This record gives sequence, C-alpha cells and structure tokens, in this order.
Amino acid sequence: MENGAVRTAQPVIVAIDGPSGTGKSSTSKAVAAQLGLSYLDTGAQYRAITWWMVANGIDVEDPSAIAAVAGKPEIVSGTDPDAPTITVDGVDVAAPIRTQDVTSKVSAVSAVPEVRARITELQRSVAAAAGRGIVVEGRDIGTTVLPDADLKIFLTASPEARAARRSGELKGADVDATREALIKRDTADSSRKTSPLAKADDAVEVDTTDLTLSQVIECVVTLVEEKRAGK
Ligand SMILES: Nc1ncnc2c1ncn2[C@@H]1O[C@H](COP(=O)(O)OP(=O)(O)OP(=O)(O)O)[C@@H](O)[C@H]1O
Ligand SMILES: Nc1ccn([C@@H]2O[C@H](COP(=O)(O)O)[C@@H](O)[C@H]2O)c(=O)n1
Repeated sequence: MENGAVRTAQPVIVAIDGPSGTGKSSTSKAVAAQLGLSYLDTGAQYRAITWWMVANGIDVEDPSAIAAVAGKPEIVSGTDPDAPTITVDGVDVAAPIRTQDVTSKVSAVSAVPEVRARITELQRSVAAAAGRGIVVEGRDIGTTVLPDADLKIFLTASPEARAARRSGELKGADVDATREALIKRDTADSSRKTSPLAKADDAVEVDTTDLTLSQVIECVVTLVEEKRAGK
C-alpha cells in the first residue's frame, strides 16, 4: 500500500436466510462476533410484533385487524452479537417472544403485507446504520430486504436434523411433534404471497445437516473473508 496508508475493512453486509432450525441465529451471531460486525435477528422482530398483537387482544387470524394496527408498536433491536436485545414500547420481550404461543402465531402475523412493510423498513434502517457492517438473518433478507447484500447465504438441513437440534434445546420435547411443527411453519412461511421464505438466485447454499456448528461458522467466515478480499 502506498505512503504507509492503513487499509481499513469496508463495511460488509451479509444476509443469512433459511428455514427454521437450520442454524441461522447461532451462525450469524458467531460470525458477526468473530468479524466485529453488528447482528440483526429479524425473526425476533416478527415475534415481537406478534407478541404485541396477542398482548393487545388482536385476533391473529384477522389480517385486516392486524394491518390496521401494524404501525403502532415501537420495536427496537440491539445489534451487539454478544448481547442482542429486543424491546417493544420500551419493554424487554426477549423471553416472552420465545413462548410456544408466539411461535404458533408468528407465521400468520408475518404474512400480513402491512406488517412486512413496517418491519422491512426497520430492518433496512438498522442495516444502514451499522458502520462496520452487519449480519442480518431471516427468511427474505437476500431476496427482499437487502437485495444488494455483499454476500448471501442460504442455510438448509434435513427436517430430521433440525427437529433433533430443537428437541435437544427444548429438553426432551417429542422429536416427531417438533419436526411436524417446523415443517408447518416452513410451509406457511414459504407459501405466503408477500416476500416468502426463499433462496435468492445469487445466494450460496450451505447444507448443514452433517456439519457441526463450528464447521458452519468457519465456512461462513471464510466466505465473508473471500468476499472482502475480492475473490
Ligand atoms: N450445525 C449444527 N449442528 C448441531 N446443532 C446446531 C447446528 N446449528 C445450529 N444448531 C443448534 O440448533 C438449534 C437451532 O439453531 P438456531 O436457533 O441457530 O437456528 P435458526 O435457523 O436460527 O432457527 P429459527 O429460524 O427457528 O430461529 C440451536 O440449539 C443450535 O445450537
Ligand atoms: N425475515 C423474516 C424472519 C422471520 N420471519 C417470520 O418470523 C418467524 C420467526 O422467525 P425465527 O427465525 O425467530 O424462528 C418465522 O417463522 C417467520 O414467520 C419472516 O417472515 N421473515
């Protein structure tokens, strides 16, 4: 480099999409922490707005009722990969958004176009504010939210592997029931009209079925480094 100039890393935008339980959150957090990037869990935002709908007595089977109030809750995401946060109207909802009740309702709420428009705008503003770059994970990041992302990854894994991972997490939950619930949510997310779960044409697909989490993280870190090096 001429005149002893120091080259600083350019901000990099990484989009990681895929079905439930493929390892998006675990991988994205670790990759962001390792590379000094911000991290955004977009599923947590859809869970947060779903939690708000339930808490305010909105019928989640009524898209027009949801659409009418979609602009009301103020959702704020903290993007430190070592300590991500999520609040709704100033209330910490990190725990309640992970309940079975919210999980079973989130696909219906996230299918409403007015909800998607609101949350997509929020996601773009978070990504634009991330000075050192960001890893954003979800279902439609590479296709809709950040179509110009520097790197797009689509994680997959067999339903059996994903159910086994989730059952382990839920301490002994029935693997077959967990598998069916994952498939049901993926089917709803893939078949909605607005911005469905889908692989972007230019995404790199990584099948994690037979990979450890460390191997997936290493693979994605390498892909980001190659992208930064212009390979
Ligand atoms: N390659 C892997 N091998 C084994 N376990 C894994 C692997 N990747 C992730 N896991 C585990 O699987 C579980 C689900 O992972 P994670 O929450 O990251 O998936 P996700 O794609 O973000 O899921 P969701 O979309 O439902 O939020 C976690 O317990 C995680 O530790
Ligand atoms: N970009 C996204 C991200 C998530 N969703 C919806 O939220 C649900 C919960 O996501 P998790 O990653 O926390 O499991 C998911 O099932 C989708 O309905 C979305 O639509 N778009």
